[in-house]
Amino acid sequence: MSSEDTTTTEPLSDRVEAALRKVRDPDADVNVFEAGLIDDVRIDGGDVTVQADLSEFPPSEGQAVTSTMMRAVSDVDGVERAHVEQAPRSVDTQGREVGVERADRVIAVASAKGGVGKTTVATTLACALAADGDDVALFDADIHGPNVPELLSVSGPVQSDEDGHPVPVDASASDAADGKTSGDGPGDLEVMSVGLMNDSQPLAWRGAMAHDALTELFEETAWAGPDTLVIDLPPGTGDVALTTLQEVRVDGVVFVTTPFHAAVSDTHRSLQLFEENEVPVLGVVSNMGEFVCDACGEHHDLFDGDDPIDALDAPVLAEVPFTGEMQSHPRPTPDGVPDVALELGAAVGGRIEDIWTVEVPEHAVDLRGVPPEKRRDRVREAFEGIGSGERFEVVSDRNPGPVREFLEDLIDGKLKGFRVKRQNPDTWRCRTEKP
Ligand SMILES: Nc1ncnc2c1ncn2[C@@H]1O[C@H](COP(=O)(O)OP(=O)(O)OP(=O)(O)O)[C@@H](O)[C@H]1O
Repeated sequence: MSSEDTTTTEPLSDRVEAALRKVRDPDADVNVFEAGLIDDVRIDGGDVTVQADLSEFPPSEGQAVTSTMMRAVSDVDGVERAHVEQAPRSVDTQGREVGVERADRVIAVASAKGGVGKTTVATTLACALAADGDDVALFDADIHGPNVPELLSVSGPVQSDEDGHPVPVDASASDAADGKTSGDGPGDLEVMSVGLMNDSQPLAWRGAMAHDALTELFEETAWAGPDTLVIDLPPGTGDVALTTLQEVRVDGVVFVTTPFHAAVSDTHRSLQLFEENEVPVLGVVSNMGEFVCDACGEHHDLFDGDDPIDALDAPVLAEVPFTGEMQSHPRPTPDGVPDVALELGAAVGGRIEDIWTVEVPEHAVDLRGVPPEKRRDRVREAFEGIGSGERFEVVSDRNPGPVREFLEDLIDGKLKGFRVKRQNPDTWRCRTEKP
C-alpha cells in the first residue's frame, strides 16, 4: 500500500514532486529541489524519469541519493517504473584546444606490475603539481581498470563541445590545499578517463580496439591548455603503453614500484622499453616500502634485506610509506596537500629542470645547431684528436645513432660499447671509447 494513498486525486506529477521533496541532500540540510539537484522530471504513463545532477557527490554518496530518490518515486501510487539519470552538465568550452600536444609537457606514470600504487602516485603527482600552481590534465590511460575518477571522487558522463570533442571533467580542488602551496594558488586539474564514459563497466578492449579507442581520446579530447599532462598508464608494457609511446611525445616517465626484488627486476625491463623509445626516465617512486606506526611513531620496513631499487639506473624521486592518508585521500583535503605529495611534486619538478639543463663536458662534441653538412667533419676531428682508450662523447639535437656507423667506417672495425640516451625531448647524448 502506498504512503500517498490519501492524495491520489492530485495529479501524478504533483505527487512525484512531493515524494522527491522528502529526499534530503546529504551535504546540506535541504531537500533535493532546494539543493538544485533536480533538473527535470518527465512522466510518460507510469514511467517516471528524474534527471538530476549528482556529479558533485563522491560515487558512493551519489549512488545513495539515487537509490533514495528511486525508492521515493517508486512508492508513489500510479508509478510503474522509476529512473534516475545524470543531467547533462553544462561545460565551459571556451578557449579549449584539441589533442594531447596542447600540453607544454607530458609525464607518464608507469609500473611493471599491477597494484603497486601507480594510480595513487599519478593522482598524487597531478594534485601536487596543481597545488603548486600548474594547470594540470590527468589522462587515465588504464583502460582495463580506470580508477582515477574514483580516487578523485569525480564522475561522468563526459560532455562534448559543439564540435563533438569530449571535454574532460573538472577535478580542481579550489578550496583545498590551504596554506601549503607555493605560487599564486592552485592551478586547474582536469581529468579524462574511459571510466568517466562508461561509469561501471570494466572494459574488455584488446589490441586494435584498445589502440583505436585510446588514440581517439588522445587526439580528440578538448583540454583547457594544460601546463602539464600526467598520463596514468596501465601496468606492464602491453598495447596501451605502446600506443601511448606512438601517439604522444612523452617528455619523461616516472616509474612506481614496491622495493621488492621481483617487482624491481620487472621494472628494470620496463625502463628499458621506455629508454628504447627515447623517453627520458625521470626516476622511480618507491611505494609502500615501510609504514609508520600510529601508536609509537616508529618507521617499520615492510620488505626485508637490501633495497633492490638501488640497483636501478634511475634516481629515486620519493619513498612513499604505506599510510591511511595515501590510501584514502591522495588528493588535497581542506587541511592541505600531504607532505609526501608535495615532496613528490618537487622531486619531479626538480628532475625535469635537471634534464632540461644540458651541460656539455669539455671533451664532448656539441652538434646542437651545427648544419648537417658540417657534422661529420666535427665528429671526425674530435675522434681523431683523442687517444686510444679515451672516452668519446657527442651531444646532439637529433638521434646520433648514425654516428656509430661513421666512426666504425673511420676505424674500419667495430666499436665495443656505444650508448645512446635521450636526455630530454631536444637533446641526445652518445658515448663510446676509442679502441
Ligand atoms: N602509499 C600507500 N599507502 C597506502 N595505501 C596505498 C599506497 N599506495 C597505494 N595504496 C593502495 O594500494 C592499492 C593499489 O593502489 P593503486 O590502485 O594506485 O595501484 P596501481 O598500481 O595503479 O594498480 P593497477 O594499475 O593494477 O590498478 C589501492 O587500494 C591504494 O589505495
